[in-house]
Amino acid sequence: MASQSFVIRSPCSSANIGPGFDVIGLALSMFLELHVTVDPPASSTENYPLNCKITYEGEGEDEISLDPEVNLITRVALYVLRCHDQRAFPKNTHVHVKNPIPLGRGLGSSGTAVVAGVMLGKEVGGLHHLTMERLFDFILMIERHPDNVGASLFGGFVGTYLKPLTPEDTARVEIPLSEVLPAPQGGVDTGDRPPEPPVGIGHHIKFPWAGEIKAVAIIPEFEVPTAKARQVLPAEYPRNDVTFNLQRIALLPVALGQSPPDPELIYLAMQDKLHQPYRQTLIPGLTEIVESMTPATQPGLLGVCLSGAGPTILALATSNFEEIASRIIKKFEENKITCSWKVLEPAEGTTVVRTK
Ligand SMILES: Nc1ncnc2c1ncn2[C@@H]1O[C@H](COP(=O)(O)OP(=O)(O)OP(=O)(O)O)[C@@H](O)[C@H]1O
Ligand SMILES: N[C@@H](CCO)C(=O)O
Repeated sequence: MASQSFVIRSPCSSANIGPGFDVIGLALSMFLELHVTVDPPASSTENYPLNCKITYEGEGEDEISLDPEVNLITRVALYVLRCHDQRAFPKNTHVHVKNPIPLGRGLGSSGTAVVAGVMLGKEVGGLHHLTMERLFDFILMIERHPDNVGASLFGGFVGTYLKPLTPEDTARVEIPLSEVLPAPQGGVDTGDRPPEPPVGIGHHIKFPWAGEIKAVAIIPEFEVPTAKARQVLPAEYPRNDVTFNLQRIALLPVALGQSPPDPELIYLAMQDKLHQPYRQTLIPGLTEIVESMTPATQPGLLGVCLSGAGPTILALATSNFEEIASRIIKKFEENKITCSWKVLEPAEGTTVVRTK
């Protein structure tokens, strides 16, 4: 095999955008990059576990494992490889990770890592027959809500949905994650073939986005693991709350695609009763922050919501970004929480650029 090098670039994402719980995702302009080289043994004879060396810089560099059996990105790549009877990475694979996406903050860091990992498996394995749609199936075997990963893979502002599956395929999707991504075996290959995803699990549709709308992300310094933020949600909802969200989700994609944007319509369309009120217990001051400003009291503002499972707050706006961020940061400070902030824009999906 000839040596090769390439860069995988995958955007972060914000899920839900208010009422679109587990449905709507927005890819944003902060990118996880994997700089990959594969050098066949003729030029190097170093031995790494599963043939893969990982180096890492950026968010999480003190905590993310560099063991390819443990690291989420390479574990996912191995899942794709093993579904295609490749037991390890090609000899002398080096993956250098550059990650600016803060972990556990509601900007889809895990979804982005899974998307980049699936693409890594495809590229190093030479699995050129895997289309973006098929990669989505592999991704959904790992991250089971499609909103973040749909945005990171396909880019832009998306609605995502899952196809009803046959009982046999449903059983395959419901296989515990630990069997899809087997626990590390200390470098010993058990030879097990992981369960392949059914075909066509997930789908997406792209919505228009008015060019003047930017996303101001206010990022608190503490983490909220998504699993924990899902545990606080009820199993059943009052009918009125469901209707409230349905009315808003019918408006949201239209409202955010219209130019010039209508602030009153967008503000209304970004309200939610299915997840944000319950997550208040994990994010001090959440309800007050979301309700603290309206387009009438803050020029430039269109709407405010929790980003994904939080704790990041996403304010959509056309101007006065710094003022909007400062007002939200001040609210967090009342609860002794410090924050950073960024202005982000909708981004393209995952790309691979070959450098050799
Ligand atoms: N670049 C990365 N490399 C390896 N593992 C990662 C990377 N990014 C995220 N992870 C894993 O994902 C975990 C965070 O996932 P979690 O779902 O809790 O938060 P999130 O994806 O940032 O938030 P949300 O899903 O609400 O947008 C990290 O603790 C880490 O285990
Ligand atoms: N829709 C998911 C996104 C998590 O990233 C949730 O809100 O739990």
